Amino acid sequence: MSDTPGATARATPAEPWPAPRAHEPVRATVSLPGSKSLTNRALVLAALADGPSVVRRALRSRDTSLMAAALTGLGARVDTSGDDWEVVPGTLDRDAEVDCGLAGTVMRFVPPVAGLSTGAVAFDGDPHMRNRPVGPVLEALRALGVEVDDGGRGALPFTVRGRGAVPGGTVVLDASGSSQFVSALLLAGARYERGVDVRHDGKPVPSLPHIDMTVAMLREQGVEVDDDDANRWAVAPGPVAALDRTVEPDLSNAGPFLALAAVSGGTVTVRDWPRSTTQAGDALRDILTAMGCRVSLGDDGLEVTGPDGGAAALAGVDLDLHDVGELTPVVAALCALAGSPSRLRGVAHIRAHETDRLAALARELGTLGADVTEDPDGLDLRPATLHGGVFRTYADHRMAHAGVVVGAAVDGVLVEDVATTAKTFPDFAEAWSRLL
Ligand SMILES: O=C(O)C1=C[C@@H](OP(=O)(O)O)[C@@H](O)[C@H](O)C1
Ligand SMILES: C=C(OP(=O)(O)O)C(=O)O
Repeated sequence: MSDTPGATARATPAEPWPAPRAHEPVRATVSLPGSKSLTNRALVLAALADGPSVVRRALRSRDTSLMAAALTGLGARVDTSGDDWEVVPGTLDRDAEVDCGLAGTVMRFVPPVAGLSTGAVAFDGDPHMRNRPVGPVLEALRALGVEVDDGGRGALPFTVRGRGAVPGGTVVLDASGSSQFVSALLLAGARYERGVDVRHDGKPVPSLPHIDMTVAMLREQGVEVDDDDANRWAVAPGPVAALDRTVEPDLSNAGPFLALAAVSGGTVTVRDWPRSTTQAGDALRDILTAMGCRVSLGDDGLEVTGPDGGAAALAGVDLDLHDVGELTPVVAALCALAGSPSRLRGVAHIRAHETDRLAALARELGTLGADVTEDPDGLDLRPATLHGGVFRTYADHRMAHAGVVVGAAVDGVLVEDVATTAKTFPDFAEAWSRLL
């Protein structure tokens, strides 16, 4: 599956990248690319909508290119040539191959759309993607009336054989592994004959703000969603109105840039930070405040000023990151540099993200001299003097973010495969270097 646009972004990794060091307090204002989560939801909804849509300031990255390619393969027309992507829904009537790359949103959100097709849609992805969980979505689709052939694996590769319509109805699943299981069914559910009524049964669902994002975006397109009860989301059958939406900057990807202010004792402003948002990254405001930064949201954007004295003047934190697990790598990097101990909790599920993030963070921060212990559901970090060395990234964009944050504060950090950041941020290394 190397003929999709996204696949070309995963060339052979180059030499480890010498992460630029912040010798002075960094003072900068940055404009960041759009949100992956908002872009990929908008593309799915647009492909299911009742007319042509435009997704303005769409994120152009590996994950979103893969989503555009997947929906095109199914029969939609997605024009990604400009900054504003145009989507024309089409008849979903052809056999297709979907490359999920390492994008959870493609592997989980596209199969429920494929269920509406009359074609056989075959899914596969990067080698590690075969380890990431998707079984509960496939089981749920079967319960809702869709044929899925996964060879009993509950994982990639699998084929969805739709019949052009999905009966839908009530389904019970365990979404403790990923909120994306729920979002996936809700996004396509309005187009099912009886809609979809999703009930979660299991340990708490992580990343709930991402389900709130799904619900909010469905409602904006006129879809009726009942989320009054905990662990239950019901989508009524009906049309999805065409979209004209501008994508907010990716607030989770703002993490390393704001962290640069924190570790250098400087000031970084991220332009166009929304006053109100469903993005999980908005939690960075509280997290950085708790670590001793000054944070203010104004007309120019979000301004963060790190404490005088830089990284060692940061306060350690005791945080439950269950709702915002994708922030863990950058927060862990800050905690490794902080002047007092930290405990990060509630994120066992991020072991199934792009890599086992808890193991990877413990190993790589530890290699650079951090005093870190891996817990079943988090990390314990105590103050230590870090040193240079190679920080491995395991094809995980957010591991690269953690590596460059440490590298800004410590001499001689080399980040392996910094190009992996292309998953959600085009030209990250260039944008980062411009500030240092
Ligand atoms: O729906 C989404 O856009 C996402 C949901 C979350 O996944 P999990 O619930 O698997 O943590 C998040 O971590 C991921 O980066 C994006
Ligand atoms: C978990 C993440 O991605 P995905 O959408 O592939 O699950 C992430 O971006 O941190």
